[in-house]
Amino acid sequence: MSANAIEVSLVSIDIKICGIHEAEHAKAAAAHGAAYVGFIFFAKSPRNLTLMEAMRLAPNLPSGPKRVGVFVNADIPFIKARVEALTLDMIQLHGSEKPADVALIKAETGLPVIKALAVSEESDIQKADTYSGIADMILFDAKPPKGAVLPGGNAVSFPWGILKGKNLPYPWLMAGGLTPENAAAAIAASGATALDVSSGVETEPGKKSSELIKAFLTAVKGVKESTKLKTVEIP
Ligand SMILES: O=C(O)c1ccccc1N[C@@H]1O[C@H](COP(=O)(O)O)[C@@H](O)[C@H]1O
Repeated sequence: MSANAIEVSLVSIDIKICGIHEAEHAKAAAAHGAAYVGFIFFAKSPRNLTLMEAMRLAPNLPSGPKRVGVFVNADIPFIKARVEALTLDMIQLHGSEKPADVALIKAETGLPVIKALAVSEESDIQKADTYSGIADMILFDAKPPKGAVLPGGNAVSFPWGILKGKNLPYPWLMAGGLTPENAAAAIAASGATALDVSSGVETEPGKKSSELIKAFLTAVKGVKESTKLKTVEIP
């Protein structure tokens, strides 16, 4: 390589650390390069953030990662109050919202929407087609186990390979049972360029760990560094 050349990484992997309840965990996510931090607004979740808690948390959040509010079949006033409380950048819909619901929530809030879809086999990926051009991103998450109370955040994986080589015509990210130990394998098996994690960076349901957040983001950084590189000559 000549003295005028630089190596440019061709890989960019965005990470969303979801289920943030404490400012210190958002700060750990920001410090180690997370692209998004997520906040759960679903009363049945151990990660649920009340409106009051959101208002207290807001001034202590770091700038940097985009703030994503996660909702499950919520109504517009409920969503709007939380958009305002946390100055959310994006909305994630993790219930049975139809394309028309996604369009309405986008129009009412003016924010981009991530639509989560539950998958367990290759044919489930087609469910995303009806949201294409409406949702800004599709989140492929594992189908919840039978009898689960939560539609997400169950620490369950799906076969990552069902996404490999699909060349999907919309931006997408992947969630479900990801951990610092399996993140690199998940990226290799699926070809994902964005991952979403919650349980895998907790010591128990709802208890985030700054060390595990760092470990997850460091593991992904390792993938980026090992998957370099294009050499670019600087004139
Ligand atoms: O995490 C929750 O409690 C939750 C509740 C309601 C809807 C979505 C929820 N989490 C989402 O689930 C995945 C992460 O799952 P995992 O714990 O890493 O397996 C992620 O998309 C969260 O936003």
